[in-house]
Amino acid sequence: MQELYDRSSSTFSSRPHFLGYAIPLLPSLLAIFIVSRVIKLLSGIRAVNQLPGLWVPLQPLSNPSGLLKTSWWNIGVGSNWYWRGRLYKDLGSETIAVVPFLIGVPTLFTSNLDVARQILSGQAQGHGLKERHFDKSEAMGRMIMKWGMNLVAARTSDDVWRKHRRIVGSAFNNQLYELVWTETLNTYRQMEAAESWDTKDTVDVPIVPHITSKMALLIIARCGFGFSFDWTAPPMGPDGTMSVQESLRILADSSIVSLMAPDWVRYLPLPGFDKIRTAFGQFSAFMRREIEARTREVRSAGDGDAEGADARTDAFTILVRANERETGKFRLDAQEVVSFSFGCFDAWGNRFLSGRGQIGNVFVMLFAGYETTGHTLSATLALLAIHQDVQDEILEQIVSVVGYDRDPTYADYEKLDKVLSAFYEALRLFPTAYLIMREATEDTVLDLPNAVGQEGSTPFAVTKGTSTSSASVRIPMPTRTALDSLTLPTEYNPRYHEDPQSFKSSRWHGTGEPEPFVGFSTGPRACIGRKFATTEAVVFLTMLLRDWRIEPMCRDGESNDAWAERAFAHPVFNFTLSVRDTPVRFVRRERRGV
Ligand code: HEM
Repeated sequence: MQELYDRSSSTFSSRPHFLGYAIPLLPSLLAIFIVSRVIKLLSGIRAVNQLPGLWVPLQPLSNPSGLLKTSWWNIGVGSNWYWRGRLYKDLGSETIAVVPFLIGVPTLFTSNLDVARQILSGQAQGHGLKERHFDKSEAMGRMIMKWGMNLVAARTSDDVWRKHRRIVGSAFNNQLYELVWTETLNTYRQMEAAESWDTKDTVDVPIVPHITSKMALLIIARCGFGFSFDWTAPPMGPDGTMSVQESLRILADSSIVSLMAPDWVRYLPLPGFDKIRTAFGQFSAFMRREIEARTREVRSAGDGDAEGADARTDAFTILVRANERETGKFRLDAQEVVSFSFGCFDAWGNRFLSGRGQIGNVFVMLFAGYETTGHTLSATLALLAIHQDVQDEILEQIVSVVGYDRDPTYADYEKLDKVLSAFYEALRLFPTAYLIMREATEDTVLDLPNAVGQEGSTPFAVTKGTSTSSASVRIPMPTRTALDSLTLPTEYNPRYHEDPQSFKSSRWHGTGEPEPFVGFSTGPRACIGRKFATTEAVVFLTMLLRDWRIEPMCRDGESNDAWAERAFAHPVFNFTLSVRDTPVRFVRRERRGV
């Protein structure tokens, strides 16, 4: 023992510990670190040409900033919401730069529609530039492509995206929207019967997404993929196994784990993760059977022209047919077709990639069409609950267009613009797809229009190499500058929307597809499912509002204002933005003039 002690102590005394070297170096290391961060900050400020903005430790929306709450030191994902009334006003600019000094690259936020359009079109305006200068961020794309190539992640400059968009675009046509109309109507009727609404005069809905998200999921499943899912399907089959429908719901609701987290995370012994694993297994097996059946169906139709009475009109089948007809360079190969739609198969139904395969597109389609539509419908119902006057106005239109004796038809869509306006206004206030991100792929310029009332002047100095014109400032954009979060600030900009914090659905009456609206984005990457979503919304809201008045379901002693605060003040920021689980009450309406 003594010997051991002596040995170790002699070793210790003859060789100083690592810390013995490091401690005296700490002040120097700290100084180097601080200098390097100051240099990073200064070069970031120079890179964005000293645009007004904020200096922050972490790049907004990146990891870890995006995972932490918005606060005085972390801009996070919620800043454009929480500071919506003052961020751009206080900084005196509609386009601002957020320059990080610890992690990340300088990022621009803009609330100006012209600037947003330049970015989303991919090109700076008015400079004769042919090349694409802004594109999807590679980092974001890598994250979404973890499970395979898909329409949302592909870069606009890639041929892959052009091919997918052309073929997929052909599936989004009137035939599909009519199907969406009919299926939403049928699903609404099923819901009414299943929840026994026909026997009640008031219906309490403590968690609105329980109906809106379920509706959105069923419509995507039926019209996007042609599955005959049912409102009443129990989560478990008679043999105790998870139903396919339930597995799809679980996968759609866990898209953060499925999309963002590394693979091993799903295997952690955390509550709920076993369900996600089971859902993967169940859904994959179902998809295998489904794809084989669909392959046989389309191929047995010869040239893919199955257009008889029984022909399917769901998006997937239409896309398969369109691709069969396509000749030349835009034709997708079998793997690409399947990858877009289901992603589970490495060849046209021939071989199945278990669990880990290219299943990203399932989630991308679901997440692009399911959460967005479900959340916007929830926001619409919640906002209507505290705006009885708007409900009355909409009801008047519904009764005059459809009346009480028949169901609305797809031909009524254009005439029900007040119904659609409520959905648009909810989407403006709560733009569920709030994370629109682009990156400058090479050094370029961006035209920044001067502030309102300051036409013809140049509000701030621009550095060497930057020229100005009477209407705008041209700002050089270095490669890899990030451009984020274009929907929220634009939708709240008083330049485009009078009294932007208020719910005024009348601002959209009779506007068709309104211009100053980026909720579905604009430019080549604008939402392909826009009409799909608005068709579903119009028929669902028409059916609901014709029979029911929506009211806030307040707690004992709670005022409507307090309810509204609870519902709207702190939305949930995940991949998509949503209002809280707002409880509402439906009260049966007296039929007018009946
Ligand atoms: C209220 C509902 C919806 C909203 C607010 C919405 C919003 C958006 C936005 C803002 C984008 C552009 C994203 C970007 O450029 O980064 C987008 C793209 C997309 N959306 Fe939607 N969407 C909705 C419903 C749907 C539906 C129902 C579907 C499909 C059935 C769908 C499928 C897609 C796809 C595939 C893309 C990618 C298009 C491309 O990059 O070429 N969306 N959506």
